[in-house]
Amino acid sequence: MKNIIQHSFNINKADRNKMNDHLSFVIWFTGLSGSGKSTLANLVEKELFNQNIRTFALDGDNIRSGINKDLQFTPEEREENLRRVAEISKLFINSGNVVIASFISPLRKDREYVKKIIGEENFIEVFVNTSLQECERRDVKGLYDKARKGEIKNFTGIDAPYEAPEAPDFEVKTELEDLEKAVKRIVGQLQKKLEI
Ligand SMILES: Nc1ncnc2c1ncn2[C@@H]1O[C@H](COP(=O)(O)OS(=O)(=O)O)[C@@H](OP(=O)(O)O)[C@H]1O
Ligand SMILES: Nc1ncnc2c1ncn2[C@@H]1O[C@H](COP(=O)(O)OP(=O)(O)O)[C@@H](O)[C@H]1O
Repeated sequence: MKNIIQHSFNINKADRNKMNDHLSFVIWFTGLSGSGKSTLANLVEKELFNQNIRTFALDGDNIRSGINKDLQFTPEEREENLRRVAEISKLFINSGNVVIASFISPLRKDREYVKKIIGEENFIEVFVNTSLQECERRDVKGLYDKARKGEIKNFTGIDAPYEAPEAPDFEVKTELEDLEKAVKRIVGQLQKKLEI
């Protein structure tokens, strides 16, 4: 960036990780609306928090009612939404936190972009795999009903695409796997990744 010269501060991510006695990275939950991203993210965060891990959760609905309230759901606005979330995640990672991020993030290219901003080594992808049929059946917020009636445009799964990850670090098939089991599996496998 022209005329911007970053200042190098003495205290960095490695210092904070050392002080906290664990590494910091993002656990990125992707999946359809109603797939179970927030539910799973919440339980994973609780488990980590109980292990004295510094965590911070970022969620689509929360971010979109604050810092990103200027953005809607066109492909360009989703990309900008996710770019900002990636930059915010990076700040939290550098502050020593394990970031628990749940965003539909429907396009592979946008998830790749997020990964590039955050750094591949700091990005753990969890695919919350729930069929569209089941998400529509749950329809907790009544959004699928509205989308089917044409009252919401660009709704993921209805008139906007969702591209499933090809090689996620974790995949949770919520219609098949018990929620508690999935949380245990994820948190169990994260232990090595947390070690300094
Ligand atoms: N058109 C459309 N498509 C998808 N979702 C919609 C839409 N309009 C509103 N909502 C609500 O916004 C939440 C998704 O926001 P995200 O920031 O995760 O979306 S994205 O990653 O930028 O695609 C999503 O939350 P979740 O259900 O928790 O996924 C919806 O509640
Ligand atoms: N593993 C699961 N099995 C069954 N129902 C689930 C599961 N995870 C979430 N749900 C239910 O699905 C609905 C949507 O979950 P939510 O976490 O809000 O999804 P998202 O954040 O992806 O929109 C909620 O009613 C929740 O109780």
